[in-house]
Amino acid sequence: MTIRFIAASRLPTPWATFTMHGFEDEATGKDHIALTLGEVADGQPVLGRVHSECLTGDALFSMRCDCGYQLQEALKRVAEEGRGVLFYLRQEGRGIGLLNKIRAYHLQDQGADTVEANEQLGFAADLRRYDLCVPMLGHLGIASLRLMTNNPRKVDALVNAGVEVTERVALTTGLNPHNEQYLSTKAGKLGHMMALGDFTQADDVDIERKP
Ligand SMILES: Nc1nc2c(ncn2[C@@H]2O[C@H](COP(=O)(O)OP(=O)(O)OP(=O)(O)O)[C@@H](O)[C@H]2O)c(=O)[nH]1
Ligand SMILES: [Zn+2]
Repeated sequence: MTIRFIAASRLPTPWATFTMHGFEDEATGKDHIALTLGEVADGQPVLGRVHSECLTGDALFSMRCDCGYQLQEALKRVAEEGRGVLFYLRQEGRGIGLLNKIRAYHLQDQGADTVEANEQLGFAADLRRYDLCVPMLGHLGIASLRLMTNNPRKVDALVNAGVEVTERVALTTGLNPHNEQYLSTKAGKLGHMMALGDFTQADDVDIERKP
């Protein structure tokens, strides 16, 4: 695995003006991004989110999952703290890609749950890798993370890759009638550390874009 830093720029958002760092994964040809805010290379644990691409949730306002809500909440929390990092990893559909995710959604429309749909298509439930964060963390000088996630496998994978995770911070937001079943399956079958009662409702999440 070779991750190469390409360029950095400002990225103004409704919550803060982040620095956007672009990386190329030479093995896969994928581009990955890290957004940072404040001084992250001072050796103190950094509030962070390792977010996997979900075009439908992150860009198209899908209510089938919680991705878009989590993305917005994570950026907001980093902004509130004035310091943090968000990795945006291009591993769409838990690693099966966008078109296979649409195939999986089609099976879910017919009654399969999110894990069964992957399996019916011949994929494992989750194909993602997190070791690519290691060179990006190194480039950014980040020593350790306070990680915003409900996913215990993500924490384990990062720790096994050599990343110090000093704390897990829950990120339960965006519950709505379209993703209730999906979130229950994540808790039941994928082991996510959350209960539906922990969630804030999607209605409470506003996307505001103010100059
Ligand atoms: N294959 C598949 N991928 C999905 C589905 N719904 C969301 N995804 C993808 O799942 C990834 C997000 O995974 P999640 O399990 O929601 O969250 P996580 O990032 O592992 O865990 P958190 O840190 O708690 O959010 C993104 O890559 C989405 O594109 C689905 O039904 N099938
Ligand atoms: Zn999603």
